[in-house]
Amino acid sequence: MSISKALTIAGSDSGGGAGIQADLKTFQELNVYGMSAITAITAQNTLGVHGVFPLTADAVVQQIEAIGSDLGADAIKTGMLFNSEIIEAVSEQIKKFNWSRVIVDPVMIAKGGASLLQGEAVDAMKKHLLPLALIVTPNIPEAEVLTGMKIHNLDDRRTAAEVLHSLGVKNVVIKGGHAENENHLVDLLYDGTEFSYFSSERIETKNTHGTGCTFAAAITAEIAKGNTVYHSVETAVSFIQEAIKEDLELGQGHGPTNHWAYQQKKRRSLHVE
Ligand SMILES: Nc1ncnc2c1ncn2[C@@H]1O[C@H](COP(=O)(O)OP(=O)(O)OP(=O)(O)O)[C@@H](O)[C@H]1O
Ligand SMILES: Cc1ncc(CO)c(N)n1
Repeated sequence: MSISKALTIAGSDSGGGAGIQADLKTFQELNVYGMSAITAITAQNTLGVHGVFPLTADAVVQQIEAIGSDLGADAIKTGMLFNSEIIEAVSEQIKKFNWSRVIVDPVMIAKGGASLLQGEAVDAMKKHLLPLALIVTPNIPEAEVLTGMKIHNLDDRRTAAEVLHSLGVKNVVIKGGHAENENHLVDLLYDGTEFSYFSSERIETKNTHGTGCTFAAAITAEIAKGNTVYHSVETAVSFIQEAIKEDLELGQGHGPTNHWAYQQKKRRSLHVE
């Protein structure tokens, strides 16, 4: 049996809702074999990040080499990279293994405000990693940091997407979770020529821990299977919507989403027909 494989290069969330854990659960649910290279360990739960313990760039490189030299990967996702040494080392590995299906989730700040990327690392991300990316998936505050512009409306978001594209990223997805006063959330995709809009109803819940990681991981899984960028984003939007709708009500703070929900819904609809 041949199976598609995806590698996530990201931080560990001990609470299991974001980071490496969210990525591997999402890969599994979308029938993709998941592998990981951990960049940092966080002591984290639904209430916040209580400690951050970055690994050395060498430890990250050795994990990636172990995978690249043996199993290989059909798509790569990056999440929390923490500092410029790790970003540069990861970028070198991507070039070394000639990986072109690279999805960069430019993780910067956790929901409670803890920093997951040092300020000095933003330039390294723009210079070394973004030019290697097939897709970048910033939320609105991340897009503001990467472009240096303020984003107030959809017009600003389109401009920000064009600026990010000019840095060498082939496709830009600016997520709508942080847009205020909107009953509808719009995730915007720009491929360098056309804009596409994925609209969803805003779900009222405090359980949105790891939505960004899960969304980018779902895109990565679909890309690993050889799907188009448009199809992969479309599937990821459905995946995250079901995961938020059927939240698990775990923990005392911002709980995780439900990584089983998308497949459960698919199975239910097959049963009815
Ligand atoms: N309350 C909500 N209702 C419906 N969809 C949501 C909601 N919040 C986020 N989403 C969706 O979840 C995905 C992730 O968006 P968001 O902008 O929240 O990412 P993020 O800020 O990177 O997440 P994280 O908090 O994990 O860092 C997007 O597809 C977005 O539209
Ligand atoms: C390890 C890790 N990566 C990413 C995020 C962003 O949701 C988080 N909270 N923790």
